[in-house]
Amino acid sequence: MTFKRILLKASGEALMGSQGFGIDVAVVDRIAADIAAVHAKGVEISIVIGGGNIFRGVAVASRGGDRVTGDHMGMLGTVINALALRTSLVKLGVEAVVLSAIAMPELCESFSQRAARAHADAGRVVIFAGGTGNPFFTTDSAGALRAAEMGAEALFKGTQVDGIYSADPKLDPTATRYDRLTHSEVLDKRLAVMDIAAVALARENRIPVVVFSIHQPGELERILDGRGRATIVSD
Ligand SMILES: Nc1ncnc2c1ncn2[C@@H]1O[C@H](COP(=O)(O)OP(=O)(O)OP(=O)(O)O)[C@@H](O)[C@H]1O
Ligand SMILES: O=c1ccn([C@@H]2O[C@H](COP(=O)(O)O)[C@@H](O)[C@H]2O)c(=O)[nH]1
Repeated sequence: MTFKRILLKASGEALMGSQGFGIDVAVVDRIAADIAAVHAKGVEISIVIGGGNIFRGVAVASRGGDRVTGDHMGMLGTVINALALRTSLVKLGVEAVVLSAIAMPELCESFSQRAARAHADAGRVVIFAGGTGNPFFTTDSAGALRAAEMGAEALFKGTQVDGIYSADPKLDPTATRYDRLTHSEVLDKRLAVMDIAAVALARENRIPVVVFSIHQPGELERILDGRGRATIVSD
């Protein structure tokens, strides 16, 4: 797979390591090292960071709370993760910038497509925070959206599992893994590794989606070299 420009949707949940909540700095450092290795090879990589390690709006809604406020809390969580990831990248000597869909100028720059492209063209790793900036979405949708805006050749979803299965492998031990699928098959079979809006947006923009385990050190680079383990979704 010879991609020169990719968007990585990095799992927020992965950042908590074995702690059960929040940020394990050693895990963030390791993921940053994987990103740095790919960046060092000349691949343009930008990142949408999730927030599942901190807060998900549905958790509020399921307890009768206000979904919109819950989603705002979730998006704020992604900003915390983005700042942690930037810190780890900078420690490795990688120039990185956080652009947030929700303005908080004291902490980071605000998102605009033009600013994002300018940073990427200058060789910086761009980290997108705040999801899409809208409630009722997820960072998967933000991943597909930013991939389209950046002109990414592929959307890499680094998640808890090593690909897409016939059912959630965490719940169904008999689930079987796919090597390849089309976007339409993911939607028709209701394979819930990624939300429907994200897959539909990727399909509409003909962006392949590569689902892999973010827990495997070096996996991103191996996949780009054609040696890694992943499910590839393309038409
Ligand atoms: N058919 C399927 N194939 C693979 N995984 C599936 C499938 N259905 C459900 N899943 C589950 O989807 C999860 C990924 O969902 P999700 O995007 O919410 O988590 P994440 O990647 O950790 O992101 P974040 O923490 O940023 O929200 C996997 O960990 C897996 O358990
Ligand atoms: O565009 C978006 C993106 C995210 N949210 C909220 O943030 C949390 C965390 O994101 P994950 O994708 O689950 O990691 C999400 O559950 C939503 O509550 C949002 O509202 N809009």
